[in-house]
Amino acid sequence: MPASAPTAVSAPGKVFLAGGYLVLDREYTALVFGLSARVNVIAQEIQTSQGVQLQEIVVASPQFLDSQWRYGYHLTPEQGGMLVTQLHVGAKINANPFVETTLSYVLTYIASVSPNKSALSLDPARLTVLADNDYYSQPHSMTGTEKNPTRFAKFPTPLKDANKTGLGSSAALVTALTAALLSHYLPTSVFDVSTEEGKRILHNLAQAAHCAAQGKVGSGFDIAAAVYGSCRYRRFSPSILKNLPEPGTAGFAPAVTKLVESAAWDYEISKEGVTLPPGVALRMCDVDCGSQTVGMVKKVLAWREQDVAGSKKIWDTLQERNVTLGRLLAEGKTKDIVPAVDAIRELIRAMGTESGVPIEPESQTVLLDALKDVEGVYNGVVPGAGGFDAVALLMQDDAATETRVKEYVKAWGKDHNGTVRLLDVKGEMEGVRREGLKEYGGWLT
Ligand SMILES: Nc1ncnc2c1ncn2[C@@H]1O[C@H](COP(=O)(O)OP(=O)(O)OP(=O)(O)O)[C@@H](O)[C@H]1O
Ligand SMILES: C[C@@](O)(CCOP(=O)(O)O)CC(=O)O
Repeated sequence: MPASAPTAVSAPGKVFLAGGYLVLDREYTALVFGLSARVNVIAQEIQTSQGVQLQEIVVASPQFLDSQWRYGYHLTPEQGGMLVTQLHVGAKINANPFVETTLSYVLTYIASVSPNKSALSLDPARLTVLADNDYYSQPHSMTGTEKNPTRFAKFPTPLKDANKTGLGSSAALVTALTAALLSHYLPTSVFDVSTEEGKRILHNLAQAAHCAAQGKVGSGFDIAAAVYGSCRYRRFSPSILKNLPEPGTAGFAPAVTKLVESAAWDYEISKEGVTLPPGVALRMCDVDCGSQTVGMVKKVLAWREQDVAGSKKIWDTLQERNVTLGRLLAEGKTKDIVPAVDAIRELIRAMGTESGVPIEPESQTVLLDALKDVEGVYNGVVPGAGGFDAVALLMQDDAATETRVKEYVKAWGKDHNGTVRLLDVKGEMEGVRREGLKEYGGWLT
């Protein structure tokens, strides 16, 4: 039988423009942007010689050294779903919990909903992961592809040693891998990523797998951005993920299938009015000028519990200011960006001072304020949980501004014993999507 055509899907990374921490509570929303940096996953059949039976799924990240993971899989008794076990490659075994957990969840779901029950022994497949370079901050060599010679770099390290820039690689990976598997194994009548129904299935399954793999339930904004792209996001109630059996244990298969279809998912995604004014770009800088603080989310939540009234006042006012910024951007009011973002940053710093957490640390305040004076830059924020490792900028979308910012941050890094680098990524509206294969020339085996 000839091999069916490979299936490629990509999902974007994320950046919070407004609403970090607040979004952990369903009372508040966040303004999240998808990014032009995408994780691509290409699914292909593995052709076996006649008479050879293989039950193997290979996931490979060929941009990195030694970054290939091989899994066997089989259906377990008592409806425990598809149990995935990693196979040794040589002497080493190098785990990738995000890949492994996603395979358990998604293969289990596929086995449950597949109209073709003989597919219960799923054919072997190879999944190739190609991530845009900005997800990682190592120096790299550009091997390139036919169509785009500077797209996927070769990094000189295994993935586990790669330095992440914090663009949400795990969420984009889990989303793209989930979508590629669903598209590869299921007919479009059951799963079609280009439809609203397909995105709902994908979101619910990817959200569950991502939470399980990271061992905690966050707000889920990163999976929301990977599926839907830029949006206003209200989180789901965490209780929906309670009491899910472990993969391979009794009842996992019906529980996952029921979870995907459940009417209890109460997240809200709105793309309406989420946009940037024409000529304005959302850009990111990777900052490497200090140490990362751990446990920030825990500390902020502890302060919230301890100062209920004071924290509520800050959160409510911040929510209003975040909504105002979203509205001003949608209305194209570029002149108002500077004061609107300043008003948000003021309260983020208040939150930091009150909770004792450097959400916008002093060094980032100085950097952001200095960048505001660079011609073409409106303002910027410390995105997400915050700290010392990144800033997001609203700036004019032209080459001259880009050059000025690049030069400015380079000099800034030198003066502050570190490195600050303007990444190539930009805020982008679109979420997950099917891709043609041209981009991947030279990477697929
Ligand atoms: N190219 C890739 N191929 C396979 N797995 C990947 C790839 N990139 C990331 N991953 C998976 O995602 C994990 C990194 O996820 P993690 O949540 O720590 O970072 P992140 O999502 O990039 O950053 P942040 O959550 O700060 O935005 C890796 O350990 C690996 O399991
Ligand atoms: C603090 C929080 O709101 C954002 C964390 O963002 P990031 O992973 O630091 O980009 C937590 C969450 O939303 O899960």
